[in-house]
Amino acid sequence: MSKIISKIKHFCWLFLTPLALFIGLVFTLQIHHPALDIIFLNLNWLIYLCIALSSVIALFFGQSRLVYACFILLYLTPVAGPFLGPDVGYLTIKYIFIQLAFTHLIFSRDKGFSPLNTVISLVFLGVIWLISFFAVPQLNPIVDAWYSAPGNLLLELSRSFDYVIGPLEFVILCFTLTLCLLRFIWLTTNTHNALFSCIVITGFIQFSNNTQIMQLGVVFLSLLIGYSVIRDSFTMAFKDELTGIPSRRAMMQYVQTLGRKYSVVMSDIDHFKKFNDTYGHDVGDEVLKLVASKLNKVTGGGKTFRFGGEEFVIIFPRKNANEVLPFVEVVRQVIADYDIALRTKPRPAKAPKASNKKGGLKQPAKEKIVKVTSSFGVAQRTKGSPEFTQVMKQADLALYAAKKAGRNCVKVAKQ
Ligand SMILES: Nc1nc2c(ncn2[C@@H]2O[C@H](COP(=O)(O)OP(=O)(O)OP(=O)(O)O)[C@@H](O)[C@H]2O)c(=O)[nH]1
Repeated sequence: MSKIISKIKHFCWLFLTPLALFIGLVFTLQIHHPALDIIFLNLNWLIYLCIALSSVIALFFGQSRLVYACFILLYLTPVAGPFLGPDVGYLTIKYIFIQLAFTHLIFSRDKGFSPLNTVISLVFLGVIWLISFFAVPQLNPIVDAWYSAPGNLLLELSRSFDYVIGPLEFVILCFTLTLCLLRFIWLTTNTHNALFSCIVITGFIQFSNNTQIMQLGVVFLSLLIGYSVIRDSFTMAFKDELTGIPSRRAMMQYVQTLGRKYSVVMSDIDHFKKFNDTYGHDVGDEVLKLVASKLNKVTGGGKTFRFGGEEFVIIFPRKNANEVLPFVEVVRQVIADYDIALRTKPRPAKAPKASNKKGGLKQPAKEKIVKVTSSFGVAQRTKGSPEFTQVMKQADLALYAAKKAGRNCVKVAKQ
């Protein structure tokens, strides 16, 4: 349940916040102020600047999908032809291509920029454009006929705006929006947020049929793309991939912010090698994640980092070793008390007969409860060990003492 709630929160934060910002910007369009008019008059060069900037950032970080997304945004701009031309067929093809292309990107993977992959990706986008170009005139009358049939739910739903966009565009927009929303919910990443926002805001532009909203939308989307790339790179550099908690690099940066008084706790899972050997590395990974999540909930102002392997570090700013002990003790107890449910398949008593191999009854997985414990070493900054590396060394010695004392305990360094 808490996982679903945190996913919903993450989704809202990622997607709804920028969307609300965009809608707010659109509303500023209603204010006819001379300063705003000047901005909009000069927005075209800003569009190209933002697209260029975001493509370079995405290119630099190897995010190929977002580079292609920038190119697709370019197709929305006046450089790709008259935006509000009278040729409705041209606009239909353009929007359908854009929506299908974004959908393709959200379902594909970043493949980098090797010549072969670049050619394949461009060919793919070309094929999507050709499909839009040739299929739209064929599909238009079919969808029109189906759409205008009495009792069609979609017709009822879209009565108020079917004069703005045609039935085929509306059907494709609904289809691509649904697919992309599902993909985004399944994999809520910054890149998917940027691509999903591209579909939503392109739909917005399509409905509005307004040049200023198109300008705002493209500037906004290109900035969102640039921001997503930077955020992704930041997350990759400072978050541990397996456990999701801050990494050693983040710790070294955090250390710069510490004052003269702080304590460092080193923690290590007990007999983890044996655990891995008994239950396998994958189960070991799950246990690491679990221990990390418990350590991450430490109270008392402690900040947890994965130091490496099965070692974690908690830093308590503005606290000495004695002050942090109760908080460390709580987290040690929480880990030791936690029942880890493993689903293990019992081994068959005899090797299955050849005839029974395919159709044999599957053995149900059994649940086994196991426990892990952790040892902790605590040290504080002193005049004798003023540097962070020295405090770490002391905490490591204390951890060693905790291991020697039988594990599953907390020891304070003799400083
Ligand atoms: N599953 C998994 N195992 C890891 C990971 N990183 C390190 N390990 C394992 O952690 C184990 C650490 O073992 P040791 O340093 O010998 O310590 P230990 O078995 O925990 O024994 P004590 O620390 O003395 O209690 C090794 O088997 C590593 O392979 C990881 O990311 N995932």
